[in-house]
Amino acid sequence: MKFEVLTIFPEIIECYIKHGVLGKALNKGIVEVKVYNLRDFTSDKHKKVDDYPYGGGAGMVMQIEPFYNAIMHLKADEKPRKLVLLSPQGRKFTQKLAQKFMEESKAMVLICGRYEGIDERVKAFVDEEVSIGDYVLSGGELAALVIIDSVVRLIPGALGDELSAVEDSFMKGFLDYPHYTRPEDFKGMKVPEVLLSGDHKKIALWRKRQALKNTLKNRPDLLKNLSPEDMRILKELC
Ligand SMILES: COC(=O)c1ccnc(N)c1
Repeated sequence: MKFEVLTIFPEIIECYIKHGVLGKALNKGIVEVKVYNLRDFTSDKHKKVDDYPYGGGAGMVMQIEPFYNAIMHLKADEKPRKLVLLSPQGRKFTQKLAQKFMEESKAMVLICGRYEGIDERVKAFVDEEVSIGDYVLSGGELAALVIIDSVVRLIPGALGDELSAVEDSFMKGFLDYPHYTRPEDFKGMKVPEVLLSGDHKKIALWRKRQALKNTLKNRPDLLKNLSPEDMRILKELC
């Protein structure tokens, strides 16, 4: 899978992708990330990317020209790619959308805005607008990294052979179960006995109960299409 990121701060992306799962996936060749500086697609000597808003108002607006020039440059190879604008006005990014992107897109262009926003006419050249949550950021770069990270983790082979339970549970519609590791007793804070029992059936049931309990407490909105078994467990918790 290939990600092409349009930004005025390439170093934000380049620094993050070197580490952890993403770094390993890059080294394995499972994913490719190319970062383009929008300033390289300007036509003035000051490499200007923004200007004052028509109609007045605070702040600056990013101009369409650098985005247009960068998008046309990428499209010159005529390869299919999904163009995604990161913005607070977009549709909500979820684990399910991460899975859809991983399954459907061989290449994604992640377009990062800054300042007070970008010229509305840029949207004529994108496939969709995506938000990572109900808040405003100083730039789309963090959102681009969230999308790259969560999509890459889903690519077969990216996580080695241990697919994280987190993706699995989110895909099933509830939060993750609690995790513990050594020591067994830290200043009197003990690991739950069941996890030391070696009884895998009991452990699986305990983890499911804890996951449903966490979800009921923090994200009841996720509890929609539970299986009859999960519903039975949930009813016991209420
Ligand atoms: C400038 O971009 C943002 O503020 C942004 C992008 C994606 N999701 C958000 N919630 C905010």
